[in-house]
Amino acid sequence: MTAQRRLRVPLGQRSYDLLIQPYGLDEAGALILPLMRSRRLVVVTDSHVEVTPHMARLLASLQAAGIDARPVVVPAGEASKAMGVLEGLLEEILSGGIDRKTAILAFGGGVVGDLAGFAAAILLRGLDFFQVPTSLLAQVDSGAGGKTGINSRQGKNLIGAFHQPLFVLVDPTVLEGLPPRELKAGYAELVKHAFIRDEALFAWLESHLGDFMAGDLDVRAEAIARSVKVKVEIVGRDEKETGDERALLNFGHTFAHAYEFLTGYGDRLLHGEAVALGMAKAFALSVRLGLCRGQDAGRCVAHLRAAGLPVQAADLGLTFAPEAVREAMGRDKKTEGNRLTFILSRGIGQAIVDRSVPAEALQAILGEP
Ligand SMILES: NC(=O)c1ccc[n+]([C@@H]2O[C@H](COP(=O)([O-])OP(=O)(O)OC[C@H]3O[C@@H](n4cnc5c(N)ncnc54)[C@H](O)[C@@H]3O)[C@@H](O)[C@H]2O)c1
Ligand SMILES: O=C(O)C(=O)C[C@@H](O)[C@H](O)[C@H](O)COP(=O)(O)O
Ligand SMILES: [Zn+2]
Repeated sequence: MTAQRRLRVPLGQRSYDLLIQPYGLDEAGALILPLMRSRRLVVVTDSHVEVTPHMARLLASLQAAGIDARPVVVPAGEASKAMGVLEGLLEEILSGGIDRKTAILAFGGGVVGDLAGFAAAILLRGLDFFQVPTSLLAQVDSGAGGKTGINSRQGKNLIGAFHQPLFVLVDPTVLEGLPPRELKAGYAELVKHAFIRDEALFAWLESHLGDFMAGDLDVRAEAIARSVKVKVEIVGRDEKETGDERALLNFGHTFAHAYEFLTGYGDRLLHGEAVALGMAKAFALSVRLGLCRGQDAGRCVAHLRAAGLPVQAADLGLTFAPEAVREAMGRDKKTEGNRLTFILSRGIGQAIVDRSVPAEALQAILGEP
């Protein structure tokens, strides 16, 4: 029997719970009904998740609770975080008939969560929103925190809104059937939280990586809960990234978003893979600037490798021209004028924000493999 773990995202009147409960999916209806303002629910999912047994489990539990659930399906993949797909989604939801008490539930990975969450933020100027994340990445990261949105031709996640869910239900059993490449990509964001603020979690992950990857349910539930706890606490302190606190969650992302932009948001490079590459660069830059001991950085990069993640572009058969990466990084939301913002490391569990990285240091590490 695996225990449930409940976290609170502390946001005043908009506070909500995140429940990590193996087999909780089969109780989704009973869990969300008390939070709904009507029985009308639109379930947004993608074309891969739609055909998993988990979708049938979700719909059965909603039906058992007397919830009138209408599924809407978007194509799977990052390319769906685009204006055209958003427009189609909005029209389909509207044409099915909604009112201000209709809620939206995202059932999928980070793409579905970001897209459905943004739709919920803007439909009728704001509908209630629930997250039932199905990828590891979404369970440890995108399912909570309220960042929603889509990509622009100008850059990653440039169009969006903060729109918090009313409840997040994480069931690690739905990871069964998640493709191994996606599991590893999600692990990059999981361990990112340890790199940022939790050295003890990192040490625990080092000794539980094998069991985690092999599918041990207790280990997965524990790892997810401890990882997302780091995020939830940060979001509670800096919901809209107005200070430097929430920016820490962007560790590796100044590089990652540039790599995703340069590869065209396709299957060649998944978000979590880009984050792994970006975190390896952030560690390299931190060591170069004398902020972090090479030994600590080496331990973290070795762990990414052990998890089967890429740590240099060549691992995925990619090359990035330093100038192109530098140019793409200028489109990052953290950039102020011409000044790039990096999240760097002073050691495991000690991330910092740095807006004064010398151009030569950046040039040097972008030139490395
Ligand atoms: N809003 C945030 O705070 C936040 C945080 C991190 C990442 N993100 C965004 O999340 C996106 C990446 O999310 P992702 O890695 O989940 O990608 P994704 O949503 O594309 O899901 C990965 C793949 O796995 C499939 N899948 C999902 N769950 C499955 C399951 N249980 N069984 C079988 N297949 C399943 C999906 O159909 C998809 O093909 C990026 O766009 C990234 O920018 C947002
Ligand atoms: O929740 C956050 O804050 C994060 O930075 C989490 C990131 O993993 C995620 O990729 C997020 O979407 C990036 O946000 P952005 O504001 O840099 O687009
Ligand atoms: Zn991310």
